[in-house]
Amino acid sequence: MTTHQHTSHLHAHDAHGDGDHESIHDHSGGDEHRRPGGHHEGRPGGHDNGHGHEDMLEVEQALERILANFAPLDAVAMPVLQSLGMTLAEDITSPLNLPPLANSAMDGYAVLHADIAAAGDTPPTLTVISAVAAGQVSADTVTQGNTIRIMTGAPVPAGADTVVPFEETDELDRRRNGQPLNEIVIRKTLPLGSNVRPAGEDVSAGELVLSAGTVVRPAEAGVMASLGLATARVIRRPVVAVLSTGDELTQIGNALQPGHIYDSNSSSLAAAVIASGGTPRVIGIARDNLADLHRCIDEAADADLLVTSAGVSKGDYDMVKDVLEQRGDMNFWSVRMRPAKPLAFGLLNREGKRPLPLLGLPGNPVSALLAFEMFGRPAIRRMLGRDLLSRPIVEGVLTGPIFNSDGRRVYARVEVERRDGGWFATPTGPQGSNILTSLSRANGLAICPADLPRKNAGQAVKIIMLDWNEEVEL
Ligand SMILES: Nc1nc2c(c(=O)[nH]1)N[C@H]1C(S)=C(S)[C@@H](COP(=O)(O)OP(=O)(O)OC[C@H]3O[C@@H](n4cnc5c(N)ncnc54)[C@H](O)[C@@H]3O)O[C@H]1N2
Ligand code: MOO
Repeated sequence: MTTHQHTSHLHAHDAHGDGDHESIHDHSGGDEHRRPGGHHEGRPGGHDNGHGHEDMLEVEQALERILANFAPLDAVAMPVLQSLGMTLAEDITSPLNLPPLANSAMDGYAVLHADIAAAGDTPPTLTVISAVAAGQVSADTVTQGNTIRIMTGAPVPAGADTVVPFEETDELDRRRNGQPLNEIVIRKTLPLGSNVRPAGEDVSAGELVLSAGTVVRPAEAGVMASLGLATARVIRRPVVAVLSTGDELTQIGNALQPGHIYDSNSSSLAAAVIASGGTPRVIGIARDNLADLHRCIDEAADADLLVTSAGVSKGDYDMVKDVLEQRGDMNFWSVRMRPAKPLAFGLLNREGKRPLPLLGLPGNPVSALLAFEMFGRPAIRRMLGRDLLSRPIVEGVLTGPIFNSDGRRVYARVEVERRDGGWFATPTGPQGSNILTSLSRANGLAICPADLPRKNAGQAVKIIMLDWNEEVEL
């Protein structure tokens, strides 16, 4: 039983922004020692002055203990396009100048500035000696009285120091009048160097362009491609095995059996893994017997994380708990949150590899997804090499009440809207831990601190933003 990393001192890191009401100090009193195989359960439903909650972990404590087991994963070479959303594992320095050669920002005429300096008073007539298009390098040199017709992006020919756009010449008139373009009148003077993009203007050879830890977005994919890089070394995506447990579950796509419900946790959790940046491996449903549980856990043997749902509370059978405890060091916690109080975390032994972290979520569909949000997503982001592990939190106003019956921090499903310069959070309906549709209507979680029995309409509230609604008026 080595996985209880007892932390006597926690950073004053108010992950969920309600530190004004709650201490994040370890309420377990610092002398918590697991009984081998024992469970850590607070008195269910007890809202008392300490003792009933003495085994309960604060959300921050549970998160800290879990995250202590995760680090950024190893680097892999990825085609640039596939590295989107991944974290660079190494600094990228440029092998070349960008642009490689000075080039023209306009379609026009490459000239010597000295020839056009007085063009405003006496427009000079220059001899057009040749033309250069993007992708070509002119063999000619621009000398006094001469010019080379040049296209946008074409390297500026030797001798030239300025480009005059077509619009500032008589080219259009000549074309209209059927005159040849062997010479051209420059009608306007421009500052020296106008419309010439110097070599290395964007990036010089040897320069640090993207540093390790940068998350690849479309712009970074473009920057890497502009340096000629076809692959990027990025931190690989964690493989997250997803396992549902329960005899009452029917796999989607099959006829629902009497007394059964469909296994929704496999789908919601695998989707949450993808949305968090991981690669899910859906194992399916483990039935409540030892052989099936062992078989399913074996299937997760090469994953970076195993996420299970159900079987972590005080049920009639403790099969899941027994199997997990046989296979490694498991902790069964009660976390002071609603929904998702029961939580398991530990390390399962596996041959020839580091132990497999297991996050055991409660079975109720909202509890499972919410506990994943609070503990699974940060673990995945840590493995992905992300620094920012938590969601943005805004301060808003409640438009309906949130109730807190038993001294746990409540994460209420709300629809967040932006109105009159402020954020407004409206509870999306029944808040039972089985009511998944109210989570589906929510884009945020409004927090009622553990020590408040309710939050009323009109009160200020902290809101975890699950999704930023891009259509809200800012
Ligand atoms: N006597 C007590 N009973 C319960 C307590 C308690 O403290 N004392 N805690 C309650 C809380 S809170 C929760 S949350 C649940 C957690 O239970 P388990 O994690 O052990 O999960 P189950 O009991 O097996 O299932 C709960 C519920 O969720 C449904 N479920 C399970 N898996 C799935 C799935 N893959 N897809 C859809 N739905 C699923 C399952 O049918 C149950 O209805 O325990 C309370 N009980
Ligand atoms: O934690 Mo349970 O999730 O209250 O239903």
